[in-house]
Amino acid sequence: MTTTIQVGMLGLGTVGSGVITRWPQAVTTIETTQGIHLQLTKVAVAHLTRARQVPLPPETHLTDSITAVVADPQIQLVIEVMGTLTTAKRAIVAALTHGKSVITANKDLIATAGQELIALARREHCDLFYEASVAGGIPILRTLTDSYATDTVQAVTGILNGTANYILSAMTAGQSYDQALTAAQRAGYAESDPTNDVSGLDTTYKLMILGQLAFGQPLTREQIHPVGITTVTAAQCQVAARHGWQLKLLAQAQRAGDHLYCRVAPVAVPTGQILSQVQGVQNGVAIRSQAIGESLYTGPGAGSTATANSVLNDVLVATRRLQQGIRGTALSAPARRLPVTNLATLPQAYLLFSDLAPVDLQCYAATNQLVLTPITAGVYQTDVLNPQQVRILQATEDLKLIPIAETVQWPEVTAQPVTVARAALG
Ligand SMILES: NC(=O)C1=CN([C@@H]2O[C@H](COP(=O)(O)OP(=O)(O)OC[C@H]3O[C@@H](n4cnc5c(N)ncnc54)[C@H](OP(=O)(O)O)[C@@H]3O)[C@@H](O)[C@H]2O)C=CC1
Ligand SMILES: N[C@@H](CC=O)C(=O)O
Repeated sequence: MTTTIQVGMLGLGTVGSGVITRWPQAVTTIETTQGIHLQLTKVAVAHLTRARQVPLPPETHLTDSITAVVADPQIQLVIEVMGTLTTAKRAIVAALTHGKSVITANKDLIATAGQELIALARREHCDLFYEASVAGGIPILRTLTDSYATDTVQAVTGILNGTANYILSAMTAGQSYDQALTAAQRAGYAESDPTNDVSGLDTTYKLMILGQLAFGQPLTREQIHPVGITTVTAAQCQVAARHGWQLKLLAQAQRAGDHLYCRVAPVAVPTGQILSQVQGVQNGVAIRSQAIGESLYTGPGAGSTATANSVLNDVLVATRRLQQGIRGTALSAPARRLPVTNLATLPQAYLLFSDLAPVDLQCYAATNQLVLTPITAGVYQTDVLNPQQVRILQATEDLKLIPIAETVQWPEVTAQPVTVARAALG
């Protein structure tokens, strides 16, 4: 016998439209494999009269009332793809409190209030899934929680923002920053306000979510202290590319001894390294773990269809669990909180872009005991710099430093390897 489950959705923008486009196929798959018929009965939007890109299924009612969706007793599953912090949190809390399972793509919310919402979901015996919140179309969260369950993750390095990677790739190919950002917005990659995309905050939120699942470790925005791409220029991208580096906005979290090191910043990645080849809206997540060693996951990090696919896969899992009566995944609390240090505090080499006259720079370098290898006019590779030298250089307006990947000098590790329980996706 086919059971019917009613679904409600909040938001019908880039991701919501993708969900609608892919809906018939997902419904057929779920019906065929699970004997469950999904009915999308209500979708809430902010502007009821706005023209929509996709026609809604005939049974779907469009509303501008979030409450009409999250408090509807017939709806068992709510998809939140509207974004925002306060409104979305209120809506998800209401949905969970009304006993509905929730699927969200909202990384800002999961990064900042995820643990609270997950605890609520557990108390209410509901599921809360958020695969689309990190790296758009790449199924990285479930891979981490399921496929690394018996492994120990040592390092996660990622290109996690499609917009920023699109801009850096386009600038390397000759476009201006503004042209590239406009194109990313038109393609639906950027947030409605793209500030977080380019400031590194969106990447930071995604690293916070990955950190929780990979290391069982809460990371804060302050610990990650993001540096964005707003001051990276097309000229810098192009000169770096001509001399063997791609500039990438990298998210890094790495365990060394009993410390966790993290950073979000533009990094010069040598062209031989695989993440340098991740271009445009593609994202890439490189994981190093005890058992598997190095592995890399790439795919579209933003965009309507790819992100909607992650949402719909969560719908499939949540539906199956509704049918089986298993909801409210138990989350294992972090077994241990490692001290967190920003990677920028470790000695490493940098690309130095200088607007100073060469003679002034030479004098400056001699005074501060810096070894600079010229790459081309106004561009140098530094020796490994200590944090004090970096601070001095960063205080000079005419100089820009971009760390070079894989040059970090790690502190000597004397502690025993640490095994940290990881949180399940729930
Ligand atoms: N775009 C992408 O590639 C990705 C986005 N995400 C995340 O998915 C979420 C949605 O993103 P995206 O689709 O791009 O956003 P859009 O800005 O394209 O769409 C937002 C939708 O939410 C609706 N909405 C906004 N406020 C309200 C409200 N108060 N009540 C009811 N509806 C509301 C809007 O209604 P209306 O249309 O009437 O204005 C709109 O349909 C965000 O959390 C984003 O960070 C995650 C991964 C990838
Ligand atoms: N704006 C985000 C969308 C996906 O999370 C991005 O560009 O990556």
